[in-house]
Amino acid sequence: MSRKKGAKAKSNTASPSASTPRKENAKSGKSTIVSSVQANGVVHPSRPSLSSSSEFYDIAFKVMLVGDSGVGKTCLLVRFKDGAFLAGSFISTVGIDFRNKVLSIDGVKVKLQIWDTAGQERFRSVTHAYYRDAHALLLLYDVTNKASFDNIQAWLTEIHEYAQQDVVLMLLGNKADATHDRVVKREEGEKLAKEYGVPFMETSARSGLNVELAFTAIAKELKHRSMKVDPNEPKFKLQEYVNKEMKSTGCCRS
Ligand SMILES: Nc1nc2c(ncn2[C@@H]2O[C@H](COP(=O)(O)OP(=O)(O)OP(=O)(O)O)[C@@H](O)[C@H]2O)c(=O)[nH]1
Ligand SMILES: [Mg+2]
Repeated sequence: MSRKKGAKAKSNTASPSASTPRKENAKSGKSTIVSSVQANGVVHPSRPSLSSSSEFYDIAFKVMLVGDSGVGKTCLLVRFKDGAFLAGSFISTVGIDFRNKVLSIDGVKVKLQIWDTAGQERFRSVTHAYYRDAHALLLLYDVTNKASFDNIQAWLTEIHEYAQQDVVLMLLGNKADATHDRVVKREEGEKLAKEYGVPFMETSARSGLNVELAFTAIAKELKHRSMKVDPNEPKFKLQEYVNKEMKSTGCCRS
């Protein structure tokens, strides 16, 4: 994340199409692996390829985190990638950056290249340029900040304008741990998501609540879409999967 003082910052000028195995192999000094990039930008290496963290993967997707400044996009990504919470003073992201993580989904190695955008208005034009390459978007609001919830509609308008029509979208109400400061009820989030036909769940970068599940659900949806060969195979239903997983872990309805 290109935080002003972030220790793990990479670059805020990286290209939106930097996720091809070819580039990363060059970075890690490995020989180039020939890959095919479909029209929708999904990378299918002809052989398993290496991610920058030296993990092999079969397919790669770009996921973007969007939402108002301060809703917890960077913290959510750090929690997912490193299993840690960035406590301390809030350092707003500058520009845009990404982190990679490879997940094993039903025996398939799915690499997510996750783009962390800056929520501040002044970086909006930078973010716009990246929408069209995104396969999935995680749209966040902060359950302790009503304005961030009210702005979801504007974010959806922007997404419709700049993102691909078939982009996988999920709405996340973050900071679900902050019980005392909560001003947006879970039911309100659910209602809004239903209105727009978007899957929804609450998360907490602080406690880790539903963080892994959010990214896994996205990866499953993307993998199903790109690898579905049998037309009789039932369609993957993201919201159903999420509800089932939350029930089975007895988890996560705050
Ligand atoms: N209680 C609580 N605080 C959180 C959570 N996630 C983030 N925060 C806090 O919220 C503040 C903003 O978090 P960031 O992740 O930097 O927010 P951001 O969305 O990346 O903001 P921009 O980079 O400006 O777009 C920080 O002070 C975090 O510690 C959470 O799940 N629970
Ligand atoms: Mg940030």
